[in-house]
Amino acid sequence: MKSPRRAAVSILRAWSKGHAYAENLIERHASRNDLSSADRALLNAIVLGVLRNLRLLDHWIAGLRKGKLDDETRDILRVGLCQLLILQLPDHAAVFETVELGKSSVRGLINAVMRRAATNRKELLDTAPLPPEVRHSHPDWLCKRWQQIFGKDEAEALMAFNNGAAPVIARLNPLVKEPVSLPENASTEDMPEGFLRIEGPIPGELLAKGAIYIQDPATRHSVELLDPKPGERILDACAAPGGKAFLIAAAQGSGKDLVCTDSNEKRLPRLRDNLKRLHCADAEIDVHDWSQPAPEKWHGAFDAILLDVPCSNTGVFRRRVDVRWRLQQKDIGDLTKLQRQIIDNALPCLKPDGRLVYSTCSIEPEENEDLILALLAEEPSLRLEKSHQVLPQLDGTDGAYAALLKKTL
Ligand SMILES: C[S@@+](CC[C@H](N)C(=O)[O-])C[C@H]1O[C@@H](n2cnc3c(N)ncnc32)[C@H](O)[C@@H]1O
Repeated sequence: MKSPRRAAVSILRAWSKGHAYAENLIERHASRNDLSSADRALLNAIVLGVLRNLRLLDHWIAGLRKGKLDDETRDILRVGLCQLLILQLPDHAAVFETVELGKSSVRGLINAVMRRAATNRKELLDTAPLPPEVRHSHPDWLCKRWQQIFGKDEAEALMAFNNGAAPVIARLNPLVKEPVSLPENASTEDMPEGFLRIEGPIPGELLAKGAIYIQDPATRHSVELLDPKPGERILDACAAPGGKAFLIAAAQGSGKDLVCTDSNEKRLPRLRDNLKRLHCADAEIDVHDWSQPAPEKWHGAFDAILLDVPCSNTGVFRRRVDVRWRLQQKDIGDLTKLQRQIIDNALPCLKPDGRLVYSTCSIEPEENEDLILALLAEEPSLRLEKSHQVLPQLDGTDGAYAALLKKTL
């Protein structure tokens, strides 16, 4: 079995070549190799630490070693410097274990860089003179965009927030009627009603019996705006993996009037499993791509529709640490077109007087309020009732946007 440090290098190599998310690569490795919880925690900390601080680590490497580096040696140095300077692990372990990761031809180089870093730790860690996009490791285009939208100080606060550790927060399942005894590592202090903060291991038993679901408080606004009532027929159009679907079912008392769809067939088994575990297996599940017109059977069929659309995820960079490196500026325009198509195809499915909640975990105006304003200008049958924007740098949770629209004609 590979050491967590060697596994971290393999995962970073695989990540740089493919399209898999870092979290999935870590999960796959940890379950295939049956890692101990300590090794798993170290692997997680190293891989996420490297991806959160990629630009800063490369800035340090460039200062410590002149000349070219092959990709694998660069990844080994990223893993080594992350342990030494980000995770602040003891020097001897970080240096020795990192040197061991290299082939014999590069061990001298790795040793020299790691020792230089240990000697110059204080100067390296003084990142104040660096530009914010390097200090907080974000792409130039995103840093510039956020500076224009939020101003320099808020953009910097947002990037710093994105690099902080993400707390584990769970939602209690209101469909579980019997009292749940909370483990000692769960606390409701400073949490919105129904949420728990969990420190350390996630209580597997509560998860398995569907008493809790891991979910950030920012997710609650869209379902609160939708305000599902018992007996209403409701569509959750982009439903997988089911985090909001179970809240709709909880508000209705069961899943029997809920239709959940998703375009990605591969995500449906997880949606099905989650709904079963969360006590709402009676919801209907269908595959449908909402960039295409809705089937006739759904026209005028729903009292309320939730569109929790695919988005840039810029509100959740703290949890999805590698998305910032995958996302391209042009993706925002492409996503906006898809989001609008999804709305246009879902609208005919509302009953007269029906409600539609549009939601994203993006903080980009084009995907949120700009899109809704453009929609309202073209659709006189819709009225904006309420909207809610959550910004990580101001609210201290994941970012999210939700707008409640009412059909009036
Ligand atoms: C933000 S996630 C939904 C999260 C879900 N509502 C929850 O709370 O767990 C967006 C979902 O939209 C799905 N999706 C993407 N494009 C779609 C489309 N054209 N039609 C329907 N679903 C789509 C994705 O597969 C993904 O599962």
